[in-house]
Amino acid sequence: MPGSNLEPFQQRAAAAELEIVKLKEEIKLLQGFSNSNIDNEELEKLQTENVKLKHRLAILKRAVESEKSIASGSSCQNPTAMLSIIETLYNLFEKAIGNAYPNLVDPPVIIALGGNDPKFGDYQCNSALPLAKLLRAQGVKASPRDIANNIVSSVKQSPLVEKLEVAGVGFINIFLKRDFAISTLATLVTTGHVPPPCTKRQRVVVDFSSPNIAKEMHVGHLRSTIIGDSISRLLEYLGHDVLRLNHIGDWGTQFGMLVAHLQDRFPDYLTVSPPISDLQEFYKESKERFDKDSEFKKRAYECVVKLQSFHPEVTKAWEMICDVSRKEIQQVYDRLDIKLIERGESFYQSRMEKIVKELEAQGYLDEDDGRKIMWGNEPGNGIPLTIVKSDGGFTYDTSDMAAIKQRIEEEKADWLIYVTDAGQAVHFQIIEKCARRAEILTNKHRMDHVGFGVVLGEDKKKFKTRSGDTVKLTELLDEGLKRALDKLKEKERDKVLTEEELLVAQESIAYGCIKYADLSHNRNHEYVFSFDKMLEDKGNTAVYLLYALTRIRSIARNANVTREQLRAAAATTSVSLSHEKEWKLAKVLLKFPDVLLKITKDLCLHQLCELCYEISTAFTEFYDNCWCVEKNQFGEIVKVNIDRLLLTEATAIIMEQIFLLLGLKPVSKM
Ligand SMILES: NC(=[NH2+])NCCC[C@H](N)C(=O)O
Repeated sequence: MPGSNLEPFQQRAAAAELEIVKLKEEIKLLQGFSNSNIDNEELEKLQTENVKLKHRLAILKRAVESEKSIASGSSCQNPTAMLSIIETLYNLFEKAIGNAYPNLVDPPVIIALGGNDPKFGDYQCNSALPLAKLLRAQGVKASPRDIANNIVSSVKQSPLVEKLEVAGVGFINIFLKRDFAISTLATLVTTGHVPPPCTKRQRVVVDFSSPNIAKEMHVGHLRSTIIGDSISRLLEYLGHDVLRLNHIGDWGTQFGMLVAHLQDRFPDYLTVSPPISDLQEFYKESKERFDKDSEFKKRAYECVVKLQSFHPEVTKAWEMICDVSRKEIQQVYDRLDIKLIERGESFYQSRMEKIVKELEAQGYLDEDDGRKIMWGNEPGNGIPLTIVKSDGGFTYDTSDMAAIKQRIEEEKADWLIYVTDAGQAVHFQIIEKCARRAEILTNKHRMDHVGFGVVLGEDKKKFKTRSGDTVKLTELLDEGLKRALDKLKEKERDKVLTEEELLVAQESIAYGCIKYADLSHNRNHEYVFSFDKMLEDKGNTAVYLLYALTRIRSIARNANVTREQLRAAAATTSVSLSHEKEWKLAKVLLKFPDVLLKITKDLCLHQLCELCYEISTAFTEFYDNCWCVEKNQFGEIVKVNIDRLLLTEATAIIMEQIFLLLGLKPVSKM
């Protein structure tokens, strides 16, 4: 509430807080009573009273929270923020149900999108049936239909709601107001962008990509990179403070043998940078020596010890090895426009030493055959973490325990997200359990493992080259570029676009289609990598959607109306929503904030791709039925319907925003 006087709110919040204290005391008193020997009838009465008081307490608490957030300004700062319809309706019906049935504790508030037939409303409230059950349990008989009617008469006026209708056995159909849609869409056109819905700002660490030095970065890491980047983009857009971390595997015993091998192969490595071009080959060579040559093996172990105590020459050799890999990885990030901070496992060396001591002192570590392990549940139940190996070394588990502590305590994270293949789900479950057990994580912290299925080739087998090797990502991107260019040439775009425009379109399509194909699939499933499929220009693909956006943008341009003119027109002309197809499109557009908020809950990005596709389909229906620009038989423009061009522009703005969140680059010509 910018500019308003906060005093009355603060006073109300203070009064409500006092009330809570009083109520708490009353509850305590009642609980005390229940232990003494008062008769059953009395007891029952007091218990019912208690339930009612608890309910009032919950309502008051919520009121205090909302007053507080208004007073501190932490709720919506932005008066033009795009409203979440589901959330707004939820609040509206929560109040109505609370008023209609004040004796029910936490009654169910169920708001859903309406079905395909607009006759049955745009949204629905389906609370009446479960409410009837709850009431029956309390000995109150009421039909769901009566309950629905009762709720309807308690719903306050809202700028969102045109009308409510009770249907069937007790569904409440909710019809949206067009004026609300008109003003929302007008704001988009005037400001030129989509103001994000309001959310509470949090510090979020997103751990993604995280390839391993000396092993090839493979398609699994590409999936993690694409999904992690898009999640970060979405959370940043919503106003969160996001730390994007690349937890690369740059530590561990294998580096001992790599360093030892480097010292042998390139004795002057301290002065001349070693010309390693293929780190995989180099890894193979050193592994072979490690397995065969016991003298070498001994030296490799010595190197590990030196590395972990930061011996300067060994550290230098290690850095050189990491650099080879880093350059290759960076190329992939640059091409895909991925930004993230490298903070590999090595960063946590001293913190691992520290946390091991702490966990041990706090009695969390158990001895097991020379290892030190930590259980997430009670001992013997499930799988434990290996915190220290029998040779005294640390493990992947140790580094993740040190990392989680660093992220919570030093980075002050509220929310931790890890994006890896689904195979690591159990690892992260145990890490979370152990971190909660050790009270590193508390109930105010959220942790999510964002898992994903394996990438398959078109033969439905694990994605590999013909010769069975891992596919090099740079080569994969090169192929994408070539295929995208072929596609553009097939459509004879090379004849229309300038060389520069063609290049921009080529890159946008190539990288866009790789990202979109990944993001548009439910991440929990395995997915088939197929250039043929992702480059199709029909259906839910990046190519189709990028084309759709350029086409939408060209409508106004071809009528000689600029974006600036549209922006100015939005102040005086209303967006046209009178035609059924216009209204249908508008309602799809208005779902944008709800889809975003849903994704912050389940972190499944394919829902955003589905919305984008739904928008483009609804747009096509609108465009086929409603003239934006009218022409005579000579093809000359006779009338420009600005009110419809405004709807066109609002559609383009939202689609563009979705592309940005998915990491796609919209192009003006294709
Ligand atoms: N904190 C983490 N464990 N992040 C994920 C690391 C992924 C690991 N380097 C891998 O390639 O599978």
